[in-house]
Amino acid sequence: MITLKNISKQFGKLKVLDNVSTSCDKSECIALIGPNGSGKTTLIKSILGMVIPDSGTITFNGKDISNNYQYRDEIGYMPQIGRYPDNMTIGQVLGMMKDIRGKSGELDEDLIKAFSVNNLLNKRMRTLSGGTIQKVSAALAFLFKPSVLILDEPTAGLDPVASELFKEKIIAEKDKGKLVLITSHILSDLDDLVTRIIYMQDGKLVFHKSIEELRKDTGEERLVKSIAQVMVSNYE
Ligand SMILES: Nc1ncnc2c1ncn2[C@@H]1O[C@H](COP(=O)(O)OP(=O)(O)OP(=O)(O)O)[C@@H](O)[C@H]1O
Repeated sequence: MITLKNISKQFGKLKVLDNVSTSCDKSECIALIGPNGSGKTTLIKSILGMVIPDSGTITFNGKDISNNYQYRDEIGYMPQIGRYPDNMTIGQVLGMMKDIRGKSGELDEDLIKAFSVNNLLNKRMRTLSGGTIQKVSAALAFLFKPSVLILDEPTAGLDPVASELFKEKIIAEKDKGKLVLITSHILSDLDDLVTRIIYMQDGKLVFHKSIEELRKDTGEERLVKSIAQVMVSNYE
C-alpha cells in the first residue's frame, strides 16, 4: 500500500532520515518506535508530503506521491499537536473541514459520538483543554473514512476512558482492512493494538518486524519489555 525506497532527508548538517526502505500493507497496525529525535515524525511527514525527501521514492498504491496530491484524500492524519484557528468553535472547524474535503457520502462520526464532541460544538478552540483538542483531532482523522490512518502520539493527553475508546476504534478499522501507522512512546498503549513494529534510531530503520517475531527474538511477551531490551542494546 505504501512503499518507501531509499528515503533520505537532511536538515542542515543533520541526517534525519538515512536511506530508509520499507513497505506497509493494509489490515496492519504498525507502530513507529524509537528514541526522541530518531526521525519518526519526519518519516510520517514525508509520507504525507509535508516534508520532501532529498532522495528516494515513496509510492502509495503503486503510484509515486511526488507531484501528486490526490492520494492524500485517502489518508486521515492526527498530528502530535493539533493547531486550529483560536476563535473558531469546534462546530465551525468540523464544518470547515467538511467544506475543504468536499466529500459527499457518509461520514464516520463514531469518535464524535464516543467522545461526546457534539455536546461541545459551540466551544471555541482557544478555550479547550489539551485532551479535548486531541479528541477533535482524532475525530477529524477518522471522519472522512480514509483507507490509511496516520496517528502521531495519539493517546498522549487522552484520559483513560477516551484512550480505551480510541484503541477500540483503531482495532475495528484495522480489522476492516485499513492501514494504521502510529507513533507512541506510551508502549503500554500499543500492546494489544499493533501487529508490526518499525524501530528507528538516528534516522535509520533498525528493523521492521511482526509483533510475534519481536516477541520470539527478545523472549519477552509484553511490548514494553521487548522494546526496553531493544532500546538498551541500541543506546550508547
Ligand atoms: N523542520 C526541521 N528543521 C530542522 N530540524 C528538524 C526539522 N524537523 C525535525 N528536525 C530535527 O530532526 C530530528 C528528528 O525529528 P523528528 O521529529 O522526526 O523525531 P521523532 O523521532 O519524531 O522525535 P520525538 O520522539 O521526540 O517526537 C530532530 O533532531 C529534529 O530536531
